[in-house]
Amino acid sequence: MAWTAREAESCWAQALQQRKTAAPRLAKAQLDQAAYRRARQRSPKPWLDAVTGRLMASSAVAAGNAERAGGLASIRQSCRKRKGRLIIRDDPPTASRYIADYIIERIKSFEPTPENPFVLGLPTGSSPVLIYRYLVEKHKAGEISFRNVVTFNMDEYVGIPREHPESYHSFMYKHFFSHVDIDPANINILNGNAPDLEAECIGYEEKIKKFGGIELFLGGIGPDGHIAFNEPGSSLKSRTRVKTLAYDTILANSRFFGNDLSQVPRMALTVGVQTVLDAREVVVIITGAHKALALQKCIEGGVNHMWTLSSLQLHPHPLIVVDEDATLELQVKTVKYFKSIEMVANELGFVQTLPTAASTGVKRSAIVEELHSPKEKPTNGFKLEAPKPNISRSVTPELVPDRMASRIPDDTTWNLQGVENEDTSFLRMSARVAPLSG
Ligand SMILES: O=P(O)(O)OC[C@H]1O[C@](O)(CO)[C@@H](O)[C@@H]1O
Repeated sequence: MAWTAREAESCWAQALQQRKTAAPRLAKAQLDQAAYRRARQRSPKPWLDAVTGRLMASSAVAAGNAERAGGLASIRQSCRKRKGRLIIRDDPPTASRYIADYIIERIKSFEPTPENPFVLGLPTGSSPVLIYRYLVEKHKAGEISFRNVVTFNMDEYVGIPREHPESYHSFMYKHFFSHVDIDPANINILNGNAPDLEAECIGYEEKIKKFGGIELFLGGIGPDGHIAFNEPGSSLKSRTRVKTLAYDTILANSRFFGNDLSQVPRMALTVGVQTVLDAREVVVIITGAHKALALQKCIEGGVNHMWTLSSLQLHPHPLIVVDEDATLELQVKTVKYFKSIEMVANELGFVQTLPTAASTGVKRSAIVEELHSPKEKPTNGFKLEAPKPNISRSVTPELVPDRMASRIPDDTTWNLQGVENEDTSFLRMSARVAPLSG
């Protein structure tokens, strides 16, 4: 996440270049310079150094150089270039709203078409529920369409029917897909009952590549810092595969299965850490004190496969949005620093700037490199299959692609009024873990 002196210098060089070429922007920049000077007086460099050390200092050097060279327009440009952002909001509703607004802005500015859709990676879990609600609300208000959006979900349990209320298929239709105008053909969710699970995973990676990669991957994390189902110890180079769930995750998810550990699937299909890192932008929501340690490890610790979210430090454009509770284990100076970034950006008018194609990488029409996943089947004839689901009722037919809207009556009140006060704690991971007896 930090800028090196070399990067700051190259930023200056770029600003100098921009000065030559961006005369019209310069006029606007000059107007903004007074505001910028005021902001700098309020945030003198020694204070920044004390709080944040090299990162902010080098940003300040870059900013100062850019100011000399070309004015605020150049600074704005530079600040968009590369950054890891931590946005802190008071509570889950405001954190969720921030992300929903951000996703909407990204989709709109992308101007997707059927030929060039916006490719969005999506999570399940309780953390994104409010984000989906806000997206649905905005859709119903006519502010955003998902018609030209293609989605890839992060994961799915192995061995439970898709129609099971706790399958991630059911989750996604219940909370999102049934309420928006997405084309069912554009929805991609791993099939945890595929006859050949490895082939399913390889096919998923290939499909992502066919769509030119994921533009924005939204993610949630487990209390142990896992992203998607990349449990502690997962390879940071991993791709979509079958994963055995950690005991902590089974314990946490047992709440959805009547607190019966034996009912929680023991395996899942999940995108890999590298699949997430390949996305041009990664946005993660983390809320609640029970995830504070994970956030601390991932932000203040080193890159570590025991806290797989920490791999985001290697991503050029991550955005982590948290509530105050999730910051409880962070150092005060870390919290102050990230808040100061937003404050300064706010004052200078480049808060929530969208990344440029140059910073996230340009979408390719299709990525054609061969995957490194083995295509040859093992010669011992072993094939990884989902265990047959143990269901006493008749087998549910295959899902037929439809808008799914008919499955949930439209009178479902997606009115979000009062949702900020709604008690969503029952949905939270912490609430899923039974209290220790005695
Ligand atoms: O948001 P919650 O309910 O804490 O759940 C997070 C879980 O959901 C997941 O996103 C599973 O897809 C995991 O990252 C994590 O296990």
